[in-house]
Amino acid sequence: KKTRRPPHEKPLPPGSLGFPLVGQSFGLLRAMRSNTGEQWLRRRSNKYGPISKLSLFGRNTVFLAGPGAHKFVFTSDALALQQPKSATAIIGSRSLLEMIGEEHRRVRGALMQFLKPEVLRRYVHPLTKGLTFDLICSLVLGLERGKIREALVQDFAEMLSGVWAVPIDLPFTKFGKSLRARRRAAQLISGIVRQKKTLLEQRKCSPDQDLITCLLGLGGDGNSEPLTEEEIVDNTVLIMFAGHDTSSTLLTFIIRHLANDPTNYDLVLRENEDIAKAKAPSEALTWDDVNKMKHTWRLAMEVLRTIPPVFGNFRRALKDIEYEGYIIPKGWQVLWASSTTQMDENIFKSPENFDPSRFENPSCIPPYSFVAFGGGTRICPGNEFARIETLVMMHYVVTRFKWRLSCKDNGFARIPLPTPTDGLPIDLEPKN
Ligand code: HEM
Repeated sequence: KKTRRPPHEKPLPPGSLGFPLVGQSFGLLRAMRSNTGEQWLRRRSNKYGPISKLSLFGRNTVFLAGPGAHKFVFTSDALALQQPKSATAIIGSRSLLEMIGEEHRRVRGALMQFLKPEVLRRYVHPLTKGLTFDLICSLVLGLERGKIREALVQDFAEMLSGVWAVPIDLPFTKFGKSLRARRRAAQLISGIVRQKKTLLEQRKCSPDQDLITCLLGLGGDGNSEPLTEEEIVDNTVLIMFAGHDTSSTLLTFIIRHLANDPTNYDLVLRENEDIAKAKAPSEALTWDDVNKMKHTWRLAMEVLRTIPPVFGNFRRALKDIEYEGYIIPKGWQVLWASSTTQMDENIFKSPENFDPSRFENPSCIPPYSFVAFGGGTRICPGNEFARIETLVMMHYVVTRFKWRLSCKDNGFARIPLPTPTDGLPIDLEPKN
């Protein structure tokens, strides 16, 4: 429906809203599945410029491209995070993603408290024990390997597959299956929250034991209310959700890249062998060791630049906003996408070339251009966690194994995270 605006007001951005309801959703989703989402967006900016309107997932949307746009999206108070309806139903309506202002700052503060480097230091050794889901399970729930953890792995995989799906809740739809998985996972987590609450009341565990005890200890001090059980469950689901698939995607694509890039493989191997040589065979890595892995992290950053796990995300305009000569009406959603700066040749020279040395001098990278972890008030609070788990994992992978890809198809689709077409089978051989 066309909105008439008074003549003195700025115009809406250029572009078409497409067909009612579906708009351009299928076009974008199809492009993401065939891994051409980036080109799809580039065609839009070539046609309409860096600000254009379209309709995605049933909502009027403004797509913004470039570092200035990223700065605006990441810092403006007039924008709230906007999740597709399917994602809110699956992650929960009381997670940090749904909060704004003071409430967002408070709950984010509690999560950051838990993810800060001093706390992470304690986990460098356990980090070596398992893969990302195991890690997040131990950290967030204090849950070791076993039946409950296995059930959760399945449920989270099913939940993820419905996050960017058409939100129709029927027994056979992707979304319906995801919602049922969400209910099972939430029930399991609620049980764990209640157990921990009792243990805390009996002083049999400490508030800084894991994320749940940390959230249970928040508020109730006269200044602020304690979090409700729903808020604790939804934020636990969020952290487990945001914290394992993103990192495992990064690790997957590092392993895929190193298999085909002997020069960078040798640099990474040498750096990690030097660290390993200075230690006894079973001695755990220290914080200092992790900070020595400079080339390994630059390589991971270049993987994050070229194949960002998070394609982009949405905001919602809380009021009419004037931006760069256009109006973004209240209630419209705003889309930002990492490729608009990370693959821009004016910012990253020859952006198609894989070159970790771009990150040797971070001050040469203009602000709001490398945005794999977002920016501003909602910058990923797990970025340090992701850095450490990636480096620790890569250290053991390169020093202890050799591998080569055993698949012909090296392609991937975005559903919505980058997913190798054949699951990326590799031949893995222990060294010595
Ligand atoms: C390579 C790994 C990761 C990548 C690429 C990544 C990327 C991102 C990005 C781009 C955002 C911002 C979204 C936006 O502004 O629209 C974000 C937010 C978030 N991430 Fe991560 N992330 C990673 C790992 C993690 C980990 C390990 C955790 C937790 C342990 C985590 C927890 C979160 C949370 C809770 C938010 C929401 C913050 C807020 O709204 O204030 N992420 N992440």
